[in-house]
Order: sequence, then structure tokens, then C-alpha cells
Amino acid sequence: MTSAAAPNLDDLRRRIDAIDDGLLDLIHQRATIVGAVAAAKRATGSAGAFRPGREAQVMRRLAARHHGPFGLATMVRLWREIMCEFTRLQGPFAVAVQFADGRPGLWDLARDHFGAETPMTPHGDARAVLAAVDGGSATVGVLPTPAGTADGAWWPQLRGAAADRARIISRLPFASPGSARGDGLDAVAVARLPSEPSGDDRSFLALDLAAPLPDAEISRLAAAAGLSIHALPAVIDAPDGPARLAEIDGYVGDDDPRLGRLREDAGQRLRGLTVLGAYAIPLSESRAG
Ligand SMILES: O=C(O)C(=O)C[C@]1(C(=O)O)C=C[C@@H](O)C=C1
Repeated sequence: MTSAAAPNLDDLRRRIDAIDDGLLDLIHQRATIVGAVAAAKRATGSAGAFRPGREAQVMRRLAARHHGPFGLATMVRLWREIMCEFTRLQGPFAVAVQFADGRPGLWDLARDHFGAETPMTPHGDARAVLAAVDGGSATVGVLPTPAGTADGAWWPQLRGAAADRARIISRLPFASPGSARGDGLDAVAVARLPSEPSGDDRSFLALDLAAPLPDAEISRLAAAAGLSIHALPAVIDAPDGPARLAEIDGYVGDDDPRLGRLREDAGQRLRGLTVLGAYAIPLSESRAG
């Protein structure tokens, strides 16, 4: 009877070295291709390096392919770092984060999502984060996901008609909160980018109402227009009537014809309707992160 020779540690490490060399060579090849992607974007006048919809598609494809003992969440972290580096290589990329009351949860989520080498600045409140995004000193702002009736809610500030206004463009964490010091915290990212669908999205609408409307009536009006309400997570009282935040299943762009139908059916009850943005549904909702 022959027994298989015990693996030789030096041989195994030589194989690891060869794999590491191969991985690094592939990353260098990827850099060359991303350089060509940037040139192609410039040639077609296609705005901006950062494409959160495309990044979500890349992550979903890799997550579907992924198997074995190497953790999915760690794989996502590696690719987040890779894609953030390739975003920075195409142009300035900086992140403004709400970091209030010494609570570092959003900072951790932002750093994990946008990369350890991306410049990040802390801001004491959401208004300052949005000012940094509007003023261009930050490409992206990271803010708590809107909920409830909080005073100083930031989402009403995204209402407006300007085509280049800041919009919600992603939700964090995309896979796992890791060791973020936030205890279940989740965040959204805002940026002055044209929003683009990832193929599996949710959208945020601000509904400026003339008077309070029951949730069931909002859902009925939305359904009649072909829109499915995922949640009605937040409301504020404004002098002319309440503003409701609606989270919609699927992607809704500024010129979605369903919005016209909703305006028509709601009539005087709806004073204003703004698309606040959309986000790719995180992997953590469809698969353990
Ligand atoms: O596909 C692009 O547009 C790229 O710029 C490439 C890339 C990547 O590294 O895969 C980098 C940045 C974008 O946010 C999305 C993807």
C-alpha cells in the first residue's frame, strides 16, 4: 500500500506565489482596460467615472459565480477596493460622511464601500454633507437611510427640478456590514450623477401632499399608476402640507410615464412629486452577506 506523500510546505508556498503573481498581473491588465473604458467614456461624452449601477452588476455576477470556503463578504470587500481604485484612476473621487456625536458607524460603512484609499471628510450633519456634494468638494455623500419623522430630515433637500441635482445613488452596505461600529445601521449614498438602473433596484419618490393621506390610499394611487410601494419610510410636516417619502419597487427615472399617471389621478391632493433617486438592491437582501 502506498501512501500519498505529505504536501511539502515550500512547494505549496511556491504555488501560492504563482497564484499571487497571476492575480496581480490580471489586476494590471484590468487597469489597462479601465484606461480604455475612461477614454471611451470621454469620446462618447458619457459623464463621470463612478457608475454605481455597473458596479452592482459586477458584484452580482461575481456573487453568483462565487463558491467555496472563501467568504462572500470578503470577496465583495476585495472588489469594492478594486473598483474604487479604478474609479479614482479616472478622476477625482472623494466622499463626505455624516459623522455626528462621535458615532462612527456611517464612517465605517463608507470606508468599506468606497475604499480605504478614497479621501473621506467627516461632517457634523446632513446639511453639511449635501453642501459638500452640491459644491463639488465631494463626489459622494453618505447619510443615514431616511426613516420616521426626524427633525432635520435631509431627504426633503433633494427635491428640486435641476437635472444635475444630488440624488440617492446607492445603499450601503451592499453585502455585509462587516465589523462596522453601527449596530444594524444602514446608509445611502447621494451624488450629482444621472441615475442609472442596475436591473434590480428600488427608487425613492418625495410626494408633497396637500393634506395627510392614509398609507392605503397612497398605495392604491401608486398601484393604479403601475407603481408598487415597497415602503413609506418617512414623513415631514411642511407649512403647505406633509411630504411623504415613498420607496418604490423597481427603477423609476425622472421621465417615467407612470409619474404622469400618478399626478393625474392624485390631482389636487399632490402638490409635488420628485424622484429622489434609486439604488441597487444590496446582495444582503437576496443572499447571506
Ligand atoms: O465600467 C466602468 O464604467 C468603469 O469605469 C470600470 C469600473 C470597474 O472597475 O469595473 C470602475 C468604476 C465604475 O464605477 C464602474 C466600473
